[in-house]
Amino acid sequence: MATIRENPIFRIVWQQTPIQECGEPMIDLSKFNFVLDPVYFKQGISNSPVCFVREQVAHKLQRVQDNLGRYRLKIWDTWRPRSLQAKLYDYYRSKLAFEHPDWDKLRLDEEMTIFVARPDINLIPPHSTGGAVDITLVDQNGKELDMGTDFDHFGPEAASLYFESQQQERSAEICSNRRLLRSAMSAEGFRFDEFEWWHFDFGNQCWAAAFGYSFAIYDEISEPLHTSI
Ligand SMILES: C[C@@H](N)C(=O)N[C@H](C)C(=O)O
Ligand SMILES: [Zn+2]
Repeated sequence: MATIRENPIFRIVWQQTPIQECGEPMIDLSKFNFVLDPVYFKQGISNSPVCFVREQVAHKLQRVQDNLGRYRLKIWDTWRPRSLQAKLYDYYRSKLAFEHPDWDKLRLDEEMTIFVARPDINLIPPHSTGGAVDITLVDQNGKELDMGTDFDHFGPEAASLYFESQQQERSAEICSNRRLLRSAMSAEGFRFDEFEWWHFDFGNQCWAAAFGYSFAIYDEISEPLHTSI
């Protein structure tokens, strides 16, 4: 796997972006007609299959899906408590260490920083706000569109614009599918992630920093207690 570099300035900026929590409740996505595929629950990493997001995020996703017409959104992951973020971080760190026995601690840390938000106490993982989603598109038969990599493929090919500069046989189709997802999500105000084509943010610090807003509207939520229907 070739190393790709995260812009360290952006990382510092988003992590320091102020938050003015708007108090929006969480909502269970099973009340909508998305295709739910809670991957981390199926893998035994999470102990809950329920997909929670902030209310506005859910309605935005609904509009994205409505506007897509013949495609539906498949949702792999949404809100994560910090404890799950920590489990996920450890799981992937061990996996990367096993696959790359030649990598030292520094290299492992660098690669991990790109693909999984650190669960450190002084950072707020984007998914822990209810404002981040990991998604893809499926056709009428429930078949996933070709996005060039699997979910959580931690390599350069996962970068949102990677295939824009490739001349492979499938590149044009992959670019078109990724563009469709990105433009549909952008139209609803989501921020796409540079390194993971499946990850989108709304309302959290990444979103605010990327769009130059002076504050984020979603803080960390430890339990989705105040849910809405
Ligand atoms: C682990 C992956 N699906 C993901 O969501 N990564 C981002 C960077 C995150 O952990 O917030
Ligand atoms: Zn994500």
